[in-house]
Amino acid sequence: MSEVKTTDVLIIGAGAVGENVAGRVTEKGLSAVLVEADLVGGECSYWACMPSKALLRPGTILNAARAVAGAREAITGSLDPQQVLARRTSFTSDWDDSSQEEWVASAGITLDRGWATISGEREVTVSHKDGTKTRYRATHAVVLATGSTPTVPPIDGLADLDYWTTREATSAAAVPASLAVLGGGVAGVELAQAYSRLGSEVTVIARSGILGNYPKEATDLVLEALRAEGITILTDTATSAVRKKDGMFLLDVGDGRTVTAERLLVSTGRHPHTDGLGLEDLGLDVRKIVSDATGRVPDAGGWLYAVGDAGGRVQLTHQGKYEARMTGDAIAARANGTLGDSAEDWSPYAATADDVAVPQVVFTDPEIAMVGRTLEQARKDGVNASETSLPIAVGGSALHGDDYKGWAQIVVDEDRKVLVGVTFAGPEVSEMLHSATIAVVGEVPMHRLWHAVPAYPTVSEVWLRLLEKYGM
Ligand SMILES: Cc1cc2nc3c(=O)[nH]c(=O)nc-3n(C[C@H](O)[C@H](O)[C@H](O)COP(=O)(O)OP(=O)(O)OC[C@H]3O[C@@H](n4cnc5c(N)ncnc54)[C@H](O)[C@@H]3O)c2cc1C
Ligand SMILES: NC(=O)c1ccc[n+]([C@@H]2O[C@H](COP(=O)([O-])OP(=O)(O)OC[C@H]3O[C@@H](n4cnc5c(N)ncnc54)[C@H](O)[C@@H]3O)[C@@H](O)[C@H]2O)c1
Repeated sequence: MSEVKTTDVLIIGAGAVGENVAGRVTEKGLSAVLVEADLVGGECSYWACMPSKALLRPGTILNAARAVAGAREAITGSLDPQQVLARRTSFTSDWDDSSQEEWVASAGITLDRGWATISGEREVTVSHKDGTKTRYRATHAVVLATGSTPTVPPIDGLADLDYWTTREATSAAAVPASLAVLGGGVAGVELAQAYSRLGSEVTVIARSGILGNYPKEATDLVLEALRAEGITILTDTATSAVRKKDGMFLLDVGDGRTVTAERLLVSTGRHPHTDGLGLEDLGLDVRKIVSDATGRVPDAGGWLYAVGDAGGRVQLTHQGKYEARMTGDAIAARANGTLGDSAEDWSPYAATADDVAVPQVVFTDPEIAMVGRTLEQARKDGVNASETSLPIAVGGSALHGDDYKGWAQIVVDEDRKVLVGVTFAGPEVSEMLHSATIAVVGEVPMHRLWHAVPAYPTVSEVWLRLLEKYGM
């Protein structure tokens, strides 16, 4: 390792977020080096969003057909697990990233495959598998887009066992006869339903409730559906120890009970992947990094950025890619002197929606789709908030499925008379979410929203019912 290579921007991590930062700064005329130690495309493409949704979709569509008389009678078989796994595999391109590598090259980005560490101010060293190292100096910015890693609880015996994380669960070659899922967050609940529908006997062990960030009426619909399908869900249940006997996992839970399963999925949250990068040497507390709205890491000299899961703000692909667009543009604007230290809210350089308008979907069947704040979050933020909610029961929902069960809620800032949060729960409600996101981000006044007429007969007519109930 002798010469130091120079680039305008160096991005560590070629997940969806790192790729987008690199693409954005390159489009603005800056040079970019993208460093990746594993697959270009990151977690979402190979071990998270895409394969998990591919595992869920066949069960959802089959259930949707079963919900409609006339179609129901045509269904004489059940899911074919091998075909479902094969379709999942095709969505991951069989864990081959050559097409993503081609995109990186076509965008004019330099890819360096290796493990990056920060070796000084604006300086990054990449260690390659063949033992060689390359040193870079970034003129304008170093961007951490290193993602997140699973947070594994300190449960007696767990660390020594061959449990699944979401990586193994999304890439499995076979469906286990039984699966215990530790953690009732969105990853655990989605994968619990996917595997249950593929034939596993599934037990979810949740320390408190399930899907704790969503309104209870919405999570109750999901809980009811999962239990009706035969998934055992133990809520308010602590796990004290785990061991293996005769190839089976034995989990000591709650009141002296033991849960037995062929596989154990630990999905108890994730934390930013910021340790082991040399950040400690810059005096940064790696577990506490939260970037600002432009993606810049506070108190780090102005050249260090962290975005996506690594940025400590939101752990969702679409939001990380949004941050990437803002950060890429902010870096380019700072490089040409048109942006100073801070950026105005809602400007092209500030990821303001991270704070007030994050859309998120739980892709179970039924789904939960939520944007912005719940009533509790809004009130905690000091908003004079009201809520209006009702079951989804309109012509469109009745047509969508016999016995359609859904729930919807709007949260309104009563001082400004604008929406600050919307939640839908029910079969395939995710496709309605963007209408709510636009209303929240656009701060559309309630009196104007009254003129947004939902087409008949669609499930969207629930908007009309909500506004009527609100008092319009
Ligand atoms: C099971 C599951 C399902 C999910 N489903 C959804 C969903 O449906 N929708 C959604 O919006 N979000 C979903 N998410 C969240 C989503 O996967 C993440 O928010 C997203 O992948 C974050 O992207 P990222 O680019 O920040 O990080 P990553 O995709 O993790 O990319 C980081 C990259 O950095 C590389 N890297 C790290 N350190 C170094 C280093 N020192 N040197 C070189 N390379 C390095 C890694 O190898 C990796 O490729 C899901 C998550 C899980 C676990
Ligand atoms: N559809 C989607 O967009 C989607 C799907 C999956 C994951 N994700 C993202 O990935 C991230 C990780 O997902 P996740 O579900 O692992 O995290 P999470 O933080 O959403 O949920 C983790 C859950 O595990 C519980 N838990 C923690 N320790 C436990 C213990 N010892 N025993 C039992 N339960 C315990 C927590 O109380 C929490 O309910 C999330 O931030 C999420 O946004 C998104």
